[in-house]
Amino acid sequence: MDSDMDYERPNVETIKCVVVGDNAVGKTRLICARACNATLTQYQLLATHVPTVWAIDQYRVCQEVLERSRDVVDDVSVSLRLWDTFGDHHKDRRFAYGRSDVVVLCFSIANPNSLHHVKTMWYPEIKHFCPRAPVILVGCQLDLRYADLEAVNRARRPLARPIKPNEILPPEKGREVAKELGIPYYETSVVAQFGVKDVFDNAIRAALISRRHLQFWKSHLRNVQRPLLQAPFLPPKPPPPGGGGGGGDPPSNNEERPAHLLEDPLCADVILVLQEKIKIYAHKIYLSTSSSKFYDLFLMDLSEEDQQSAAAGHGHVAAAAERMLHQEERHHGRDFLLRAASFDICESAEEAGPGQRQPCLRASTSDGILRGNRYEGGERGLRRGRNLSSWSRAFTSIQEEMAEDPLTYKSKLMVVVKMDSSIQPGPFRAVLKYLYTGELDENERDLMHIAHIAELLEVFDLRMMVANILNNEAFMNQEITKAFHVRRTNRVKECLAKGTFSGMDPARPLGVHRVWGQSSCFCSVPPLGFWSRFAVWGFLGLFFPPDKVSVKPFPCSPAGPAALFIYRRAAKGDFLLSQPGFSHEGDEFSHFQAWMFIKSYLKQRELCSTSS
Ligand SMILES: Nc1nc2c(ncn2[C@@H]2O[C@H](COP(=O)(O)OP(=O)(O)OP(=O)(O)O)[C@@H](O)[C@H]2O)c(=O)[nH]1
Repeated sequence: MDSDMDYERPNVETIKCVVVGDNAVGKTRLICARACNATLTQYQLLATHVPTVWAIDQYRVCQEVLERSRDVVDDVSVSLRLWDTFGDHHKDRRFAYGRSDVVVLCFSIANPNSLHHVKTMWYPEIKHFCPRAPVILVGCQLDLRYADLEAVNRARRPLARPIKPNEILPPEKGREVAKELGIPYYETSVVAQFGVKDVFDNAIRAALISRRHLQFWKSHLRNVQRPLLQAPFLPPKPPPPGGGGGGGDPPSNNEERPAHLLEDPLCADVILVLQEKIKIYAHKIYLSTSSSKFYDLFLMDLSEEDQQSAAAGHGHVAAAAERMLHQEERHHGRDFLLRAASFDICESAEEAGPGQRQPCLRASTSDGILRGNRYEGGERGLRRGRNLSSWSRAFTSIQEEMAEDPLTYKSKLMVVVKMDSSIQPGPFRAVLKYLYTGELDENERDLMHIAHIAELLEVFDLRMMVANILNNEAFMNQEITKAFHVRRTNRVKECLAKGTFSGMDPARPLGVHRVWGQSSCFCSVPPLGFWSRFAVWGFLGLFFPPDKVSVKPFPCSPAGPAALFIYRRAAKGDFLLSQPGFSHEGDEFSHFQAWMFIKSYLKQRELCSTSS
């Protein structure tokens, strides 16, 4: 592994950054956020604090950590090496301070003592061991300034020291100390994912400036700026008055509620099959942003199974194949017709009222979901699939299949996931509702079964919610729901940024774009020549101010006819999804709407960042 290669690369500046501060101020979490892109889980947030030190050898043993250490700041390629330390005042930190380029000195904005120790203990210690290293002051756990402290204290372990409102420090306190010491000041929150980049980019700047003084011949450092001022944190809006529950997350418009998407599966792209006959339509984006198991499942390479079975030869893979064959037989066997007929009965009888039976609970032509698979051969054998019994106890198989959309009745490519036979439909729906909304109804009947499914799917927060209800502590679930939304918001943003799950059909890639003005017009066209694009632009200019019109060619070659898409009602910052060859009717438009739901969800969470 190229662990220390960075030290030898001529134009890469390797920077040793030591992070110090009192116990439990958030040093390790801050480091993990930068080095491993880690966010705080509900458990870590509520668990009793155990002093930990992030091991420096991560740069040697973990390629991803090493890669994340590399960055470019003010045109300088750097490799940032973070050193965690113990917060215990009596520990010897000489080893960590040695040859450090910059020191990040942390305190917690919810602990005035930790700020006091910055002046009385930490700054003198730093100046003693590394007098030349620049220092950056960081106020951690910034989110606690805006949190409902009563709820936070209630949710923490009984022995944890409660956070008192009068202990929360305003930003001026930190700034005052920083000014007194003559060092820059930043605030961060790992929970709200704020300020982490600010701190380390500016720590790098401080280190590079100091290096420039000593190594004046290094001309590539000439553009390095002094540490910059931090943009203010925009706190989330308080819940609307009279809104009732403290969660404050469901979008106001009923149609935009994620739970609504489960009942009325607009643009579903997944079919979950229970007990071989019950089908539930769902959405990859919702499942995978709230459950890592589903995330891994949907990102799984479905074409891998061939190689695997070849490699494994016998054993469970063969058994799995045999099992698949049995399923096949059953699909083709005498009970096939019976089962096909039973979809309607089973679903509608179970849940839907007489009025709502129609769209989502209908049997679709994807009854052939396993008939058309590659185990059977033939021309539809191109569809990819995988047996999952050895991968997870929750799933039996996954497969791509042409199936009928439950709302538009059009045939389209869907992912069909067969769930383990121990999973019961009623509790499974409650689990799905949690995955869509982060909520669990206290009065849910079969809590034990819900807990069982949560365990199979490794949704441990839901498991905790069940335990809270059983212990008559359901009030604690509000906090879990809040953390669920923060976590999911981050995941949705990540998916939007990376384009994960943005396309349903790999043969027809989709594009996600951003709109920059009210009533502006955004238009995507297949790769046309310059004059054609100019004509389109001129045409649109008749209806919209010309400076608001943008015509962009698609990066992919279109499968369908030339098409242009005009979104009139998009607002600033909207993410739009467009695809070559679609009209405003049909399922792709629905897909577009689903992304609009997601976007409005982000907006509603007030965490929708301005960057796309
Ligand atoms: N609310 C909130 N809690 C945080 C944040 N960062 C860390 N914490 C919590 O603060 C506690 C301490 O975090 P650590 O990162 O382990 O603290 P540390 O400074 O490394 O502590 P020592 O290992 O004892 O030196 C943990 O319970 C974290 O969950 C944050 O940004 N917001």
